[in-house]
Amino acid sequence: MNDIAIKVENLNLKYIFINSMGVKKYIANILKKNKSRTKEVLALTGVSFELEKGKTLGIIGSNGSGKSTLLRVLAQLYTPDIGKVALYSESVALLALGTGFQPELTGIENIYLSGLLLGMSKETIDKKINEIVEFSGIGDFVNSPVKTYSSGMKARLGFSIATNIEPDILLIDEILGVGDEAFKKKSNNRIKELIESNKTVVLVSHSVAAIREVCDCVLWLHKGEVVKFGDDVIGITEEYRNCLRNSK
Ligand SMILES: Nc1ncnc2c1ncn2[C@@H]1O[C@H](COP(=O)(O)OP(=O)(O)OP(=O)(O)O)[C@@H](O)[C@H]1O
Repeated sequence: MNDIAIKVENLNLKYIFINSMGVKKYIANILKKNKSRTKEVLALTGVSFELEKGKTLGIIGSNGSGKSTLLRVLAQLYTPDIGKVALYSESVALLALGTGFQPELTGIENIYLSGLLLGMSKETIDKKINEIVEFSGIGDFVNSPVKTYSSGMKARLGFSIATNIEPDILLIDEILGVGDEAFKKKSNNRIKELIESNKTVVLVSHSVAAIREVCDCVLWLHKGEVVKFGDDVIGITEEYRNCLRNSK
């Protein structure tokens, strides 16, 4: 039996984008015969790790270190330039603010769409729909287009969908603090339930306390590279904290 849920080998990903610059700079560049307006950012370099089924991995790192990019590669939204990701599971869902909704569709329609995209049958979603709506606490808004929701409402519905449809692998991008105090408590409890169940969870967070509370292992990224990976959650997060303090 394969106990590995995620195997990542030598991931490399770079963003290439048009560098917006003022007319003066553009003309100066042309005069210098540098006509290129494209810019490259190496977001991930040589990232490798394995995660066992049922474990919770915390991803830490300072701003721009590649955490969200890595989650998007795991969610198969982005294709790496080099390297491989193998997911040994039936379904994977990414829970991140501002992703995954079709704004013109209602909350209900988005719930069905998300469930179907995760390979669930309509009958299974029918059984779960009441729980999803109730947990989200958005009430009658569920029948209105998502574009009319506040960002908090979108976050609550997204959280409720991703955690109730129970994908085998749940990827969570820095959303532990969404909603009001009551929803925060409810959502943190739900995450803990998932973590204690057999789900494989990958969690990006700037909160060392949250990582320590729920994670079995930790991956520390810096400028797209792995600094440390392992199950010494306290040790690695302490080193990370010291590094942040020293860089201030
Ligand atoms: N769509 C994009 N186009 C160009 N560059 C990008 C894009 N998204 C991210 N980047 C760059 O890639 C690098 C990694 O970004 P990423 O968002 O993965 O980091 P992060 O660790 O999640 O950051 P944060 O903690 O601030 O959310 C950064 O240098 C960022 O500026």
